[in-house]
Amino acid sequence: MRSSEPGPVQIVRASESKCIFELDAAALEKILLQDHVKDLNVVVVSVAGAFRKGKSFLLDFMLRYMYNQHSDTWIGGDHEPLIGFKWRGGSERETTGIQVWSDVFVVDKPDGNKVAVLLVDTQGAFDSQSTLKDSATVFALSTMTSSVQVYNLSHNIQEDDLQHLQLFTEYGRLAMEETESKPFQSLMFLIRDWSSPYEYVYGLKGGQAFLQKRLQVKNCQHEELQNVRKHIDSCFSKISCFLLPHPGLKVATNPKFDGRLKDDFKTLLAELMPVLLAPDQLVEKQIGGCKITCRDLVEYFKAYIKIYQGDELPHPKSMLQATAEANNLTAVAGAKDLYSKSMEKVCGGDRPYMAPADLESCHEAFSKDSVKFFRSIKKMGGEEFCQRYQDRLESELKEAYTNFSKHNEGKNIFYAARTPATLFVVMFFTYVLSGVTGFIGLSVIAALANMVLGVALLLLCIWAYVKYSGEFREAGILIDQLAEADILEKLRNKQSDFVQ
Ligand SMILES: Nc1nc2c(ncn2[C@@H]2O[C@H](COP(=O)(O)OP(=O)(O)OP(=O)(O)O)[C@@H](O)[C@H]2O)c(=O)[nH]1
Ligand SMILES: [Mg+2]
Repeated sequence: MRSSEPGPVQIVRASESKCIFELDAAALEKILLQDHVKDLNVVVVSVAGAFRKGKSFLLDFMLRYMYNQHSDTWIGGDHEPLIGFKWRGGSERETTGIQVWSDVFVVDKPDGNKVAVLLVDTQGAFDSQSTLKDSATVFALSTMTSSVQVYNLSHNIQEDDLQHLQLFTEYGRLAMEETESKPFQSLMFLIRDWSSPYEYVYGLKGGQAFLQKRLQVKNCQHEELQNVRKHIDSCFSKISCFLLPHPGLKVATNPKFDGRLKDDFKTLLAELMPVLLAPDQLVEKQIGGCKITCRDLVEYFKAYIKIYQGDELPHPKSMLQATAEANNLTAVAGAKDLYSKSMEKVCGGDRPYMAPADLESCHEAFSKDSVKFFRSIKKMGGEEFCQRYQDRLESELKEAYTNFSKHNEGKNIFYAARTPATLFVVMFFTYVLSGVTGFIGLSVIAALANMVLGVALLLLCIWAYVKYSGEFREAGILIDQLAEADILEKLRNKQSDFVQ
């Protein structure tokens, strides 16, 4: 049985260095491996979204519902303090990392199954102390581990809310194994402070109609808008929406809020809780199509957090940074293309050999043009950011120049004829040597020279065959290397001395 008072337990926290999130496996195990729940299928209800939007506040009503759902007065009296996950007014963030409620609720579903319900609170996205990666990681982790993800929004569903959802769910999907089925389960857009009930009525019905309108994919829509909608649809098996009214100004502005809520807020809360948490509505967490138990969930948490601690996932970037990078990369590609085309014109495959000094001066002129072109393109990101890409362009141009000059050298007929020339020189030298030494009676040296002559002739024949047929290219390369080797070089030098 419970050893202490129930309360929120921090299971994922930002590490000291703030760069990664760490799982408190012991704390999670203590909750999920309790004897009475560890083998039950788990239902995970998690609330995520931007910071300071009343997520923890809402979860505390979920707690009231879970503890007293058989009573009509579960919502509590006007003066009962709202306790549970820590919530407060103010502008600074409150919840960090991921917290779960220490009590796992065991519920009998109408179909006879017993399930364990875990409530999860998350760090709000986009607070001033977290990077986009932090927000994406928390959101992705909570989406991956929950069976019902409540996406807490304020006033409306804006296009950027959808874009962030797309980014965060993609970040989650990347970390999971590819499956044919939709990777996540149920998503509920919960819109707080809905202020147009005359357009769409509060509650689930109005929410569904509103959501249908918002997520509609139309042919006349821009591809970007269509893609966001298709992506969200492809990620979740079920998507719903609930419109919640404003809780009353006292809640939002009085730091000593006494629990007095506007009546319509209470009525709608009383409508929302059963939608999420009534026994017949509970959705068991499934991964890869299989229902998982509390014990399995611990393992999944451990595996998922490891992926986010490693380097294999790309770094989600802010919109400006991603756009600036794309701008600069396109400009680098365009500028490099300009350089390559100009160089092709002077020393491309069908152009004859060119003097290296001329090639170099062409390279210098074209590089200048290319950098000028790069600078002339309008790009985001500022001067310092662009300079990094300019440096990158310059080093890419240097690399391209090295390739062009190698190609140019290959066209030099003397360069191509180096190997046969060397072999001919060796043959000539050994021929003369064998003649002279044979004449003066040094028959051993003459025989040796003859043998070298024979080998050189054989190599020449092999080389010619390789060049002609294109087969046994390794042998050709070996002979080329041999011809360039020092001994032969020296022989060649000696030969020229000898001839002189
Ligand atoms: N306008 C408005 N304010 C609310 C609502 N629900 C709660 N609040 C107030 O919003 C403030 C923040 O509540 P929290 O529950 O701490 O918000 P949170 O989203 O958990 O914040 P972080 O943990 O910092 O991400 C409190 O002053 C609440 O009284 C709501 O539906 N509308
Ligand atoms: Mg909170």
